[in-house]
Amino acid sequence: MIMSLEPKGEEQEKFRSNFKIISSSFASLPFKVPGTAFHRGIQHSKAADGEADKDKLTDKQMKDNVLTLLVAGHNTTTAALTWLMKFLGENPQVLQRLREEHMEIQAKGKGGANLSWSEVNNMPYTAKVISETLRRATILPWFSRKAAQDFEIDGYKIEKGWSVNLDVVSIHHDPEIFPQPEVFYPSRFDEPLKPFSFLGFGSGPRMCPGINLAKLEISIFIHHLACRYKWTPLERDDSVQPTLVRMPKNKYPVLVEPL
Ligand code: HEM
Repeated sequence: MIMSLEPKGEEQEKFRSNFKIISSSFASLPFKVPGTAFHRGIQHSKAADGEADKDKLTDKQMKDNVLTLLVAGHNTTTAALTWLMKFLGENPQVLQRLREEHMEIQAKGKGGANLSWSEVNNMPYTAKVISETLRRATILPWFSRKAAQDFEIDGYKIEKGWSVNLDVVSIHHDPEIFPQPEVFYPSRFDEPLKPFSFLGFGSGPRMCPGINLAKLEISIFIHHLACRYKWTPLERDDSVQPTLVRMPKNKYPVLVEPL
């Protein structure tokens, strides 16, 4: 996408280099201290600003919008695909069932390389695999809301205006809602869940606006992965990178081969 942006040349190079820095700051701890990746990200997002114009979206607004979408959509989707390959690699029965769904789509298809819109929207097991990946990995481990009024919860008093951080990893691993929470089991999404217990894309008016794009990208990736490739992990390491966007610490290197 960045490759095709106009204008070409120096301005595009500047944009691309700012994007790289801002995107890596998104996965860093939010310490606004000079020398940190987070601080560099803020400086470079200021550098990506343009001139104001009353009648239309300004360059600054356009760049802000594009950057927001790219930054918020880039590392999150990358992390989701990485976790997906790890969980599928560790759960061969799930991979087998997923592969059957996709082989069937391929067999019924018209032989073209591209999936149709109705095919992408008719992948019931894939949809559950995506949800289970996002539950188990919990790509964004926390996000916050501002209290609109004073309230009390479990004996704790919260005042209007306070920032309340949700510990989504704990919600996604609550054994009362998700029995055997460490197990990767997509069929747990067969039944409707208790409201607000699955927050892979958040919830409410600030829910992730990229949800449908992300699901589409991941479904297409799964289709080609399941129909054409097998892979073997090159390292065993279950640790998680302690950044805002959770990734396997070793980025899960694999050897990929044709099926
Ligand atoms: C698997 C991929 C993705 C995951 C797991 C993910 C997850 C999330 C979560 C949990 C939030 C916070 C929602 C809340 O506060 O309730 C969020 C916000 C957001 N996401 Fe995503 N996201 C993904 C992909 C994308 C994509 C592809 C885009 C755009 C192209 C995007 C754009 C945004 C934006 C702009 C926000 C901020 C919304 C706001 O504060 O109003 N995300 N995302």
